[in-house]
Amino acid sequence: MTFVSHNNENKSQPTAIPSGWSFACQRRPGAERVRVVASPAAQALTPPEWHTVLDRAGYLTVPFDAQQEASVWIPADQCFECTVDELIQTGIMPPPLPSFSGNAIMDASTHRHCLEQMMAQIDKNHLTKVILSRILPHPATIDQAADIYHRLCAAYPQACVYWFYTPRSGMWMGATPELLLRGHRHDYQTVALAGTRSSDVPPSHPWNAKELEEQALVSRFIHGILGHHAVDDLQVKGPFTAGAGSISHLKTEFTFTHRPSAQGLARLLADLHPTPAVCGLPKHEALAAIHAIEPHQRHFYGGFQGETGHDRREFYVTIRCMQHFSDQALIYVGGGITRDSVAEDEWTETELKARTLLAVLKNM
Ligand SMILES: C=C(O[C@@H]1C=C(C(=O)O)C=C[C@H]1O)C(=O)O
Repeated sequence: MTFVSHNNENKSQPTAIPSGWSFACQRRPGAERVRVVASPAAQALTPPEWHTVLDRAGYLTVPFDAQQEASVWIPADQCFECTVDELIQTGIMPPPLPSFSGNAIMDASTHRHCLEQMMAQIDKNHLTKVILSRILPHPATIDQAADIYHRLCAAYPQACVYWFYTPRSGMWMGATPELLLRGHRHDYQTVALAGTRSSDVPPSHPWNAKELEEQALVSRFIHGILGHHAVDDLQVKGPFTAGAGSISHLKTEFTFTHRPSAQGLARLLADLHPTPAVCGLPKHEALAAIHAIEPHQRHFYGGFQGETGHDRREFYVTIRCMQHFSDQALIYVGGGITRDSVAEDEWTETELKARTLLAVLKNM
């Protein structure tokens, strides 16, 4: 087995990951190869500790509410890049996972009830937007995991397709269209992604006012944070229609140059996360409403995850994701609620989003 030290980003040949080690696989949008890191010693971190790992080769996964649950960093003790087929040939497999017990599954009437409570909070506490999420179970066994990952990579070439396991987080997998922050040396990029409709609607068809406003809120939030961090050469492109499997979103791209210290970069991530695309506005009030109203814990859904390293950091929002148990996968999906929301439409939106993963699980 080839080991790579923490600070050495040279990649070795694909090799089997020892049983019980933490691991993460990330296939970037449009890429052919998967980056894999693994370690026997994943570390739990609080947000003020993020900066200690951002310059070191590894993989960071942050939960939705990083104040309440630990982030986990996997150092690149073992690190390689390979095709998905080569990854499968390594026999990659998490250790036995617990069986599913609990975390509230939401039906349409509970969803409507939660939505009404969120609309009441929007009126009472002057919230502009809150994201309401739900979970749906689907049978899936652990020995199907590598095959599910393979199919997700094939079905969503333009998504970031990720798969991570740590003893603390359990096992998560997904295909996300949403970049949180990419930094290659001093060149950075982020996006405001919100507003959802079926991709059957032609891209040239105008978006309705509710979706346009929902996305504009996210854009304004990100613009404000980047201004606060005094980034240079900011360029803004959009909003434009961006496809994500069977649905489309509105997207604005922000590119800029930035030379932050690791502490500065950690502060930028902490300010961006969670964006109003997955939490709401104002951030802290929306977070409180989500904790008070949603019957489940989000854990890593709505968080972010990706590559850490000296020259390259690339984090995506953990959406279109599932949490695996021994015999079930729980799919997490949500949508933005504003005072203009209609309960049936919001439910349909979560059904559309769930199709990303169900399309793969149902074909197993
Ligand atoms: C919250 C999710 O997606 C986010 C919410 C969107 C919306 O409200 O329109 C669109 C894209 C994502 O930023 C999800 O997929 O679970």
